[in-house]
Amino acid sequence: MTDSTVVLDVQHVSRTFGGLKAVSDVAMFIRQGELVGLIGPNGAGKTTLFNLLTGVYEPSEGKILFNGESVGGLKPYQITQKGAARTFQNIRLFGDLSVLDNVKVAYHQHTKHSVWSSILRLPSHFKGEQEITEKAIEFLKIFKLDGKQNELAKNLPYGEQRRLEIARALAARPKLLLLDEPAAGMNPQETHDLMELIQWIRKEFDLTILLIEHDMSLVMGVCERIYVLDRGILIADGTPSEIRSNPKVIEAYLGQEV
Ligand SMILES: Nc1ncnc2c1ncn2[C@@H]1O[C@H](COP(=O)(O)OP(=O)(O)OP(=O)(O)O)[C@@H](O)[C@H]1O
Repeated sequence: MTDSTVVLDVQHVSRTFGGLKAVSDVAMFIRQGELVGLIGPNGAGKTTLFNLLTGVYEPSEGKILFNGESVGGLKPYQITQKGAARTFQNIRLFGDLSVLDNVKVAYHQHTKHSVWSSILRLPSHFKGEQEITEKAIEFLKIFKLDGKQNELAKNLPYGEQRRLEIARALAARPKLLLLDEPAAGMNPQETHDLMELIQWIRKEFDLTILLIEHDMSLVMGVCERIYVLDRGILIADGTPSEIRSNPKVIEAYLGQEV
């Protein structure tokens, strides 16, 4: 892929666990600003692919390029520093920290805040700290969580914890945002609102988004392009209407509504 607008370029990536090929020879790309869906039945390899893209696992074979640079073998924090942030299927907040501190922790990673100024408690430390707090509150406002900034993250209702996870990922100022089932456990109204919010933050923050989601109507409604995995193999890619009428996809989801 020589197209300079390609942010993520996955080249024939495989990952094996023992005898099982969880991801097999997957090739895909995402262009700057796209909102792309990744779907597939249970156990298809979606989360494994996310884990490969974010450095949790190393590919057994193949290459992953982020903005033209190979990120294979980098640790998750190094990939975050290169501009890719993610949320998890199983929410991973700091439950015993406040809502505000959860966002501040992520924001800290991206400020040039001198360690010495913090240790010596220089005025620049307090100024920096105040700026981070203000920025974090801005993110909380976007996700309608600013009224809950002092609550412990673990005490938030489930839907709000999911929103906080996205706020935190966004505070790391990513270029590429990977969302693993962001609407899981949400009711239909919360899901609808979340999807509108995802479309809005994409524009507002100039993001490129890859979204894993089980709710088909939701994926079909918001994504411009969709990749379909089944048993580790990429069986289709295309626009929502192409995917809806693709015989391989219908077969993979037999008995379910696509
Ligand atoms: N660390 C691991 N060790 C062994 N097998 C694994 C590991 N991680 C994933 N697998 C296996 O790889 C396959 C793909 O799993 P994965 O979780 O990526 O699928 P998925 O599409 O995200 O599924 P779901 O929609 O149920 O979350 C499954 O058979 C799973 O059991």
